[in-house]
Amino acid sequence: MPVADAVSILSQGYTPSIILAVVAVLLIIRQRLAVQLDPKEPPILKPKVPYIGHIIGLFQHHGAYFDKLYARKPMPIATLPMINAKLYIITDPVMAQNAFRHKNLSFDPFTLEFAQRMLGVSDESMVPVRFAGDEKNPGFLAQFLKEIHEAMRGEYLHKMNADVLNGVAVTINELGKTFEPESLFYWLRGTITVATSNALFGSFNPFKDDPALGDALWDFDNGLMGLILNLFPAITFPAAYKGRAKIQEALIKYYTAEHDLDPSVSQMAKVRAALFRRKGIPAFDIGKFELALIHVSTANAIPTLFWNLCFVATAPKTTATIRKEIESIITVSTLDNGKREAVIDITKFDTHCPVLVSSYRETIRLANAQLGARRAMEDTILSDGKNEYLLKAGCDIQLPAGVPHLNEAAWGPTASSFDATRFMSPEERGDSSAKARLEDREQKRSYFPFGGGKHLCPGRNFAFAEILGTIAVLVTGFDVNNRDGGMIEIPKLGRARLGEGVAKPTGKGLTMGARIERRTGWEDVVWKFTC
Ligand code: HEM
Repeated sequence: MPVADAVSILSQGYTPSIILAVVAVLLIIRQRLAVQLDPKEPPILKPKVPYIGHIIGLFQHHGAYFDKLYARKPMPIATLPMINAKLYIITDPVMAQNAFRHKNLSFDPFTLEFAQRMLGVSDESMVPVRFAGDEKNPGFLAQFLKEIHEAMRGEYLHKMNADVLNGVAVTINELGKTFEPESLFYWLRGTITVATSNALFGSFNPFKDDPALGDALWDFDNGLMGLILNLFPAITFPAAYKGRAKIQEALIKYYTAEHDLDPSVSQMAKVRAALFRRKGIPAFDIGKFELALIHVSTANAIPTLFWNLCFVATAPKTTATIRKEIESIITVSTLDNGKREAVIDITKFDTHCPVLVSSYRETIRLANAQLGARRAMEDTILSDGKNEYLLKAGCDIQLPAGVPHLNEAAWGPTASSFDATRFMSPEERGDSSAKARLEDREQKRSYFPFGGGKHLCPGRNFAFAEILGTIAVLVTGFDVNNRDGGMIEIPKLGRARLGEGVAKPTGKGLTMGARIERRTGWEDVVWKFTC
């Protein structure tokens, strides 16, 4: 049928004025939906499907969507239109660091919005938390940040490191000659969840004797985005919802009994609870808030440990080098019961174990794709030293670390593969030429797995000690193989989901078993750490 005939059939019964009205409405909708862009704002990166393409892309591909966008069109900074809103993304390392440090670009709105949805805290308890400060008093979040950063330094950090690693040692020392976990990931997850929660919550740690509570934490983690969306979460994300309730019930009992005042408790847990109390928040809501403490302390560290162990256990040369490095910081003595005690001095990791440390940083480079979030609180000019961009007040900014972490311009043609020695310093590699030092500087700039500015992860030094200490003992004291005794296969390392910083293994990777066997010469050894 000719087009003209089709149009006339379609318009039968309609007057031209109705058709004109429909067209006008469509144009108005289009104009309303079109993102208004100041010429000084970052250039627009259009989605393939108009208006909603970026939203679909993010929900479909999670963190990997930013890799896809960058592969399609590498842009240092861009505006993503989303229906009639816009999101800025920054992948240029210099601009990202400037964004992390900029006083107008804040993380606080996300803390406030997400805390309540994620943790289900009461409106009354959010009132003091929302206090932004005045001439006389600092805001709640500013005070909170200052106190938790101070609580993760010096003697407080040493205590936490010693507590977590001696907790790991308890589990390791109980292993027989051969131990075969059905899932390497779940075994590490259970062991580190208990050791970390002991280090945080001390002698009355509710996770200590209740493995179901550890499982509940990971159910919560698995459905975190669903809880944040908050659309009938009891029905839409029942496992996460129940997991949250179970842990919060245990933590409410803990804070009601004021177990956080016990001397065995970490300074980190103590100062947080003390501040909540000073602001009049009841134990009921402190228990709810502090689910965030155990979650943030385990969610990224445990998958990082898993990937680090997989990378090292599948590289015999790296394993051999790391064993030599660790052996140089172990002191062995004979105990009264005739057993030998091997003490690992973790304060020597940096000076004596360059490959171990480098393998950790390299694991993080590949596995960490955190999507640092900030909101522009005022119209703000951001610069990379050459170009300036306007970020409009109220717009959100995303700083996806995964893009610079895999950028060949910084890391060379092997950017997407694991190189255990990549993070050794030019001096450690025996090449301190100007070129090597320049490359090293460029790489350091392109690496921001722990965020930046005043929100730079306060747990990064604890994670360093916990992960490297666990790797050190497993690699030196044991052979880690698959259940048949052959080399394990590294599971597929994907990109983190929205709400995660580090990807967890999926599918077969989750259920990959292992054989952990005491090494010849180390069979009768009891492990310990000095921190
Ligand atoms: C490999 C492990 C870890 C990674 C990759 C990691 C990463 C991060 C990132 C990306 C942020 C947000 C920073 C920003 O937006 O600028 C963060 C914040 C935070 N992390 Fe970690 N983290 C790890 C381990 C830990 C541990 C073990 C703890 C506690 C013992 C911890 C406690 C925190 C806290 C309390 C915050 C919030 C800080 C704030 O709001 O300013 N993290 N972490």
